[in-house]
Amino acid sequence: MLDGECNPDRPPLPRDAGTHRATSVDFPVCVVLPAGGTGERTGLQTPKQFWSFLERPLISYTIDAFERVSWIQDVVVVVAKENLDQMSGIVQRFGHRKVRVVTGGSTRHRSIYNGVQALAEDRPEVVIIHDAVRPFVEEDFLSKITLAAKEHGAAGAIRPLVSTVIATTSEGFLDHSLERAKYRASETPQGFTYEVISQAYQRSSESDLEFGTECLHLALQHCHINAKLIPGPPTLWKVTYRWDLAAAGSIIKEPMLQSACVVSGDSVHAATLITALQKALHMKLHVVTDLSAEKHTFLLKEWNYIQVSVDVCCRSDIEALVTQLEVEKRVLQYPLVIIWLCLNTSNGKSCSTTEGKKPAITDLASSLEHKKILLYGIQLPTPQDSDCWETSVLKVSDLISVLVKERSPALVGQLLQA
Ligand SMILES: Nc1ccn([C@@H]2O[C@H](COP(=O)(O)OP(=O)(O)OP(=O)(O)O)[C@@H](O)[C@H]2O)c(=O)n1
Ligand SMILES: O=P(O)(O)OC[C@@H](O)[C@@H](O)[C@@H](O)CO
Repeated sequence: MLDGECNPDRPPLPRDAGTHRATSVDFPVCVVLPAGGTGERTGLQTPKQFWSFLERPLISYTIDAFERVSWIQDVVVVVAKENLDQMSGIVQRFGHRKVRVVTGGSTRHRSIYNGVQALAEDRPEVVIIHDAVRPFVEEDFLSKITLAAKEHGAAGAIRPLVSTVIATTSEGFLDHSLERAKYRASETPQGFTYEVISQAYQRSSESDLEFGTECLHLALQHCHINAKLIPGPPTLWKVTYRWDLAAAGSIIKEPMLQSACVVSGDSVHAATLITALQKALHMKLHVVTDLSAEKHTFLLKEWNYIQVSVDVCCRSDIEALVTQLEVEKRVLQYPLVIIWLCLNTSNGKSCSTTEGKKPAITDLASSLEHKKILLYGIQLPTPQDSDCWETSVLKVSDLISVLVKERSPALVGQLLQA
């Protein structure tokens, strides 16, 4: 019998606190992601795990959260038979390299059990079980759950209850209420030694598999293991209803709107404007003279760019930036924004030199839209040529914030005035 294996005739020995307590994950860990449900409570045809944000399905974000963790070996994704091809396509399209796809069952427990059995030939020390519709999971918390599972046999994430739990009579009246302070909501990730979770499922009844919702309970009932419970962050919540999808989309997009790469050129006017914008904008601005230098390539991962030009007709500035983005092979799942800031001195030729009847930006913007690049223009006078410079800067700041946040197709190719 393997260490930690369950023997219903003899509950496992109490785990000696003096045994070696791992402080880092230096043992094999695999993940089972149950994703075999239909998401009925969202009211949508598309199962919520396949609902896309920025043209990428929710489950791909969850898988990514685990693939970023170096000490996780395999991620077993469990999907309904009818979604096997779709899931394989997602693995290929988004380059998921740690994933194995297996067929789910009629209930969550049956799906998880299928996932656990898929690991039987190359047993990990610890199995993390995590709902595929909880995409916001961090390595630090995964480590806590994993180490606790190795030490105690099982571990689970908990969150405070936000509503009191009450028991009802068969006639639908209040029978009694539970003291909320004594109870917690059970979330995922959960962790188990392979022996515990495999034995717990092997000993489960059909009723357990059909009606149960709690893996920790199976470990207690069938292996006498009291899971270690670890308070987790609010972001562990499960996408269940349609409004959860809106919340998830907002959280996914948020980091993409918080910074921008500013290509300033070497103009003094541009430097003055950028200094003012750094004070006015609630965004992190990474300012470079140009993006050609090797050390700046990390900035080509940005989702927002501000190209500053002064006077001369600067279509080539934008085209040079787009070329560099294409060299980076940016798979644009999410529209990328370029804001062309055109500073005009009183005696200079306007950047917005019209070619025929339309400003130069309009044609350029049209040629970029199919690349998912949204080009917007803002024109403003230089500080010396404006007696309302501060007002112009605040106007530019407001326009940049709105253009980045809204990414409105209606304003693409427009030259806005500040
Ligand atoms: N037969 C099932 C049912 C559910 N799950 C998965 O278990 C997780 C949590 O379940 P839940 O939120 O209930 O998902 P659904 O069952 O899809 O939702 P609903 O109950 O609204 O249909 C989800 O990732 C879901 O895909 C699964 O793998 N196999
Ligand atoms: O019950 P549902 O199928 O909606 O979701 C599964 C949850 O119950 C489960 O993820 C946690 O409670 C942890 O067991």
